[in-house]
Amino acid sequence: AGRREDAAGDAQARAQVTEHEVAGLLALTQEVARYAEPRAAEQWRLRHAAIAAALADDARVGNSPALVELRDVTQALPALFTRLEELPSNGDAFTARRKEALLDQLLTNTQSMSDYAYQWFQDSVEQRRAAESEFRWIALAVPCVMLLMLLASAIVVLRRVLLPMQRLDRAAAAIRRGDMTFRLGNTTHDEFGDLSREFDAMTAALIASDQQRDRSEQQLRDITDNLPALVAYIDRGYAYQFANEKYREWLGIDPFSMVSRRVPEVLGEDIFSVMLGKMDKALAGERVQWERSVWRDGVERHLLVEYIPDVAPGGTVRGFYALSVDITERRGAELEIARSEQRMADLTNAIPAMVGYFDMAETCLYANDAGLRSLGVERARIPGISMREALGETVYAQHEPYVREALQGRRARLDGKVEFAGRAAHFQAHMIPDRSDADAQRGFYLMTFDITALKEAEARRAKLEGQLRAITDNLPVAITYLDDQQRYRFVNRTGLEWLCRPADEVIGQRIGDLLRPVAYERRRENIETGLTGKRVTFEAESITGDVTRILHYVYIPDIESDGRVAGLYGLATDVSALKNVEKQLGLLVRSDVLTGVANRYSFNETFPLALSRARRAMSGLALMYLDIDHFKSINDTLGHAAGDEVLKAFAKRLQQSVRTTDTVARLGGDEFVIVLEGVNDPDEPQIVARKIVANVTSPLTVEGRSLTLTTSIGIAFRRAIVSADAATAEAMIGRADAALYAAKKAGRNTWRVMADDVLIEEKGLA
Ligand SMILES: Nc1nc2c(ncn2[C@@H]2O[C@H](COP(=O)(O)OP(=O)(O)OP(=O)(O)O)[C@@H](O)[C@H]2O)c(=O)[nH]1
Repeated sequence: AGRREDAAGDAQARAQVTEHEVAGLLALTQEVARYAEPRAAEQWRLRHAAIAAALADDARVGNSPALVELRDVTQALPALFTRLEELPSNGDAFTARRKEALLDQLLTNTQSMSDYAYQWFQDSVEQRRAAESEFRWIALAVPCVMLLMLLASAIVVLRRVLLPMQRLDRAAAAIRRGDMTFRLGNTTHDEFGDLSREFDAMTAALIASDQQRDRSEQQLRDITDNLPALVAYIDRGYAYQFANEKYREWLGIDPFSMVSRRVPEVLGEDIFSVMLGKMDKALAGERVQWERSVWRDGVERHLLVEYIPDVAPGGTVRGFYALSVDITERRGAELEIARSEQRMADLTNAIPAMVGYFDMAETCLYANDAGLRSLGVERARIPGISMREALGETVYAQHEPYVREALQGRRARLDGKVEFAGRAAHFQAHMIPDRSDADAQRGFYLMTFDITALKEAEARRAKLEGQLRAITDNLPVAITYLDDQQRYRFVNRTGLEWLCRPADEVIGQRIGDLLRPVAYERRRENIETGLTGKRVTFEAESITGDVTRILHYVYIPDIESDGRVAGLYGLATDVSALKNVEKQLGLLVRSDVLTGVANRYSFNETFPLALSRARRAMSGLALMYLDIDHFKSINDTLGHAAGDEVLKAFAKRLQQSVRTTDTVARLGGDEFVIVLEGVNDPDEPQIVARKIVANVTSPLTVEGRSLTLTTSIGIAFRRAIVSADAATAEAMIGRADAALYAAKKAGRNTWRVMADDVLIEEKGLA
């Protein structure tokens, strides 16, 4: 319609132009008719040609009836004009009339052209109006139609698209809610029908997939819940997507409540700030391991945490798996191993030895500080350096046979010597095989002691011991050492001589097995006392063969620094000679020089002892006091020397008159006492007195002269001895003296008894 309207407009414009041109042609025609000028004719022809050319194009000017007429008239006009021009200008009347007629015809025809042009213009105006009207109508109708079409489309869309879309939306919402049972159920055979079926199939697949996922998750849970580890999955937003049951067990956190919650929410900001850097590393695709500790049941537990990135096929990290394994026990064991290794290092470093451990290939796996120092090996080379390399060829050659022993599971000991810093160094190397529990040989320990100092000390000690032994062997003292088991560990030469045995029969033997039982018994108590740590001094008799010795023993306990008695040193000195001298001196001190019987000093010693014995035995006791009658006259007549002889003879007769157990003592001058023990009746001493009196009176020859001696005897008798003190002794002596006085008074050569303060006369023996 638009194009038509444009064409109508265009035609109208052309018609108007043509009308104007035709009007011009009419004016020219009139001018030609009036003036018959060639220039006017020329112009007429030019204008006519232009009009004809303009009308020739149908496409541009159209094909209205007026135009057809106009075109016809226009085409016929040049012939008429030519005929007019062909007529002579100053012809006859016929010609003039013909010319006039032709002019009229030309004018008429030109007028017709003008009319037709006008008509064409009018027609074109009309056509244009009609085209405009059509265009306007169409312009109105098209939106209406389009609106209607839109409306119709909307209805169709509503019916076919929106309602299914709404159902689809509801279905999607249901799925979002987790309701997978919603079905679209659209059976139409169109796109929505296909979509619905696809959708329903998809939800069914989702349900199946969900069930599969639930089964997988359950399986995952079953596995992870039974793992001795915290297992979780954390997404890029630091939110848990999965956590196993151990979170509840170990940390008291419900694993289901953790899902979709962020780490700081679950574990707290503090630990999150620690974890963040590590989580970011895991999210950058790096596998991360770290340790942290948690408190569980009031006990600190160590966890080894590992983040394993979850990398999508495209390479992006979707999240990471977090595994936390309780390594408290392992850590404890590791610590214990580390501690025991440290202890071993401390221990091996503390002992004054080079300690090393070698495997079956003789590769050093461990060496203590002293070992490294002495070999001049850097610690960085352990483990790895071979024994040959560490020791050097010369020293290794010494070790090699022993190493072979150790590698075959036998202990080996090497006492070796090396030149070190220009002097001989002694060492003792112990190779101790290392067996596993399964009894497989794994290697061996090498423990090397620098025994140079020990060797030197040993040499010094041996020298010193030699010197000491030379001294002790030449001492007249038996020197022994008994250990705590009473075994001889050292005996000097004198000791061996007294034992009458060689050293190899003595050393290591128990003293109880070597001595006679009696001799051992005498020493046993002292040895035992010595072994309790007390110094003991005693004397004992020692009989070797036919030699009897009195030995003075000193046992000196050997007390170690911890107070333990390791044994005792015994020093035995032969005091036999001394004892003899002592005995002689004792005899001298206690015996009367002239007569050889006990003297007053001895009597004073022995009498109280006799009293004690009587008291203990609850027996009686008698003390005789004797005096030679008229001894002064013997001295006076025969001289003092003869008097001495008489005293000797008298003493001898007294001793012969009593038992050897009865003590005869000279108190001084011609006064003697005799102590009779075990007498319970006053008659018993009288029997002895009678015998004495009888013996004394036997004839005696002194210096060629025969003498008859008599004696007077005073006897003190006590049936019961109550107290055995000096006063009692004095009292007894006093009573005996009183009884002697009574005997003297009674005429001498007799006796009197003072029995328990009662003086008893001699019983008819005088
Ligand atoms: N030969 C000698 N005479 C001694 C010794 N000690 C003392 N006498 C003497 O012995 C005498 C002792 O005498 P008395 O006992 O007093 O008197 P007695 O003559 O024995 O008279 P009665 O005892 O009364 O019978 C004194 O003359 C002393 O000098 C001695 O060791 N040797």
